[in-house]
Amino acid sequence: MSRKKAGKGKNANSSPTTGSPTGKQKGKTGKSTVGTGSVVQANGMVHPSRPSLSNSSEFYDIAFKVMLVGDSGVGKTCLLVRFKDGAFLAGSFISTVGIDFRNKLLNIDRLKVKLQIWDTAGQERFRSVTHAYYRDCFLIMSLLLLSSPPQAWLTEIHDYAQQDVVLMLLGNKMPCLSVSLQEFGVPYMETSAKSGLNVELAFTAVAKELKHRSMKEPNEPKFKLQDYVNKEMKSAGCAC
Ligand SMILES: Nc1nc2c(ncn2[C@@H]2O[C@H](COP(=O)(O)OP(=O)(O)OP(=O)(O)O)[C@@H](O)[C@H]2O)c(=O)[nH]1
Ligand SMILES: [Mg+2]
Repeated sequence: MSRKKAGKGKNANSSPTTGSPTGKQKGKTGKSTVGTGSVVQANGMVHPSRPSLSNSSEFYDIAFKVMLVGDSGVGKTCLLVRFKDGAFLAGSFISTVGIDFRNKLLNIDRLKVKLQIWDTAGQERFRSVTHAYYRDCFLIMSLLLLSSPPQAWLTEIHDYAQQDVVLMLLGNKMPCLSVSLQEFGVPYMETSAKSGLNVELAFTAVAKELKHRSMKEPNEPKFKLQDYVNKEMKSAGCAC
């Protein structure tokens, strides 16, 4: 399989059509081209079109766009920084302005999977910017504090995202409250950007789901995101 080099994230406060950080341009086919000629399909999956130049970890086999949404202050930026850099952003809270992204490569079933993770601003005044990015995303991780129920975000995702978008609810900052998340009928888990609890697992699980969706062999059983997460948490001895 050909491999493409992963780029770096940078701030992007404009809508995808007015210049996304990936340098995307609309083509006649309804697909979009990214950077050095990769093709973005309507479902947000990126297929590299350039042959591998090296075995460097910067090269990937397949890429997906993932979006973090949720109220301001729930920990979206901290979760992404924890996943990308292994650090916790302690100190004063700096609210995200507009939208930003980071790339991260994961090894999934011997494939290099690039996640392009979009960190959105939770503040209401940036909502129209965020809406413009929903349709292009393959997976949405909605972060919650359980003091604010997720219905509003589920409605928003229903209104703006593709019908078959993968959705996962993350209860950040408040581990061990899975019972409350269970009732919404979508995969869920608890994370902590502060301690790092389940952060790697959350992103690995969604990368596996996306990889299975796009490359499933005919006789291969369907990947069950929630079952995988539960099993991994159990074997890691997670108290929840
Ligand atoms: N205790 C604890 N605090 C956290 C955790 N994650 C984030 N925080 C704190 O919560 C505050 C908000 O975190 P951010 O990641 O900036 O929140 P955000 O969701 O990106 O907010 P917006 O950019 O405004 O949408 C910061 O003060 C963080 O230090 C966590 O897992 N545990
Ligand atoms: Mg933020």
